[in-house]
Amino acid sequence: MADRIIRIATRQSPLALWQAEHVAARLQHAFPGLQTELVKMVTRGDKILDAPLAKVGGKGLFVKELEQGMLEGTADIAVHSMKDVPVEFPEGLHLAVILDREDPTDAFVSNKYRSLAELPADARIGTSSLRRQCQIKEKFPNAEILSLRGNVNTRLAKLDAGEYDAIILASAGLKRLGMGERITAQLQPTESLPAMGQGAIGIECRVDDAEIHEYLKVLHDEETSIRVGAERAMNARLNGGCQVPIAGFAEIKGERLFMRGLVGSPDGSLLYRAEAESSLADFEALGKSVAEDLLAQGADRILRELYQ
Ligand SMILES: NCc1[nH]cc(CCC(=O)O)c1CC(=O)O
Repeated sequence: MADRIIRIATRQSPLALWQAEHVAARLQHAFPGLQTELVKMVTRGDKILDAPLAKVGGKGLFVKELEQGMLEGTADIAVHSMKDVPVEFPEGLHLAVILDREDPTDAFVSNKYRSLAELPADARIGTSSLRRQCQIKEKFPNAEILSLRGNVNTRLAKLDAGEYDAIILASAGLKRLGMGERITAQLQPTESLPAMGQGAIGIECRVDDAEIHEYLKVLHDEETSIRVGAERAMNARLNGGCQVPIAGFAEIKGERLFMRGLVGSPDGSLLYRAEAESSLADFEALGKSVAEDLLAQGADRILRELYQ
């Protein structure tokens, strides 16, 4: 088994490369002698930087080209941020493992204010995520939401140039890139409920590649798989992608799984929230029930409007 070379498809942002190299290092640690090779690719999501993600549309914006590589045989596995992975896969590919989760919170980053609570009512806030936008706008209806695309360094540079009073981005990305000290405040799930899969890395591969599955098994993290499994089940029921204001976050406490979900209108005027708990084994049903609750409250109206 140790003679194989595993070709790892990855995007080229510093965070994507960190994640791919992390996977390579962990595989090599578990299987000394195993060779790995990064196959660097550019996705549509990387190319379209001038439009807010919400307007670009389409699912799998950051994964399609990587999937094509695996289907064509130029790569064996693809390393993804679970947040960017659609609930459905192309024929012949699937999610093999989910790794342990980094900090799942959203980070409040500012050079002027120490916390969300200190922000003035008309603050200029950088984010291109409708999920973050609707939660900020609920608390700060007069805040100005400004587009914030690009990799983590680009986003911080724009903040440092004075374009925003504060920006919101994933804590996990900052921590992985060694910039955890830039996090001014970690937003609690009650302040900014994270996206499905935020902070977790997943690996996709060809369904029929039995040997690869043997290698990947060592990376599996049971708790993260359960949590992200519940979150993805919620998104699947809501038909959600990265361009809709949906949040889903599950936590394990003892033998129980607690889940919170949210669907909001982009302007923050209407937010539906739901929460429920279950045994760990029932994670899929839990995610689905939180979605059903949100739909029963009226979330389907928001979603239908956005998909038009
Ligand atoms: N949608 C882009 C994306 N996909 C994953 C991360 C961060 C890392 C993670 O959540 O694992 C980000 C950037 C962000 O949300 O600020």
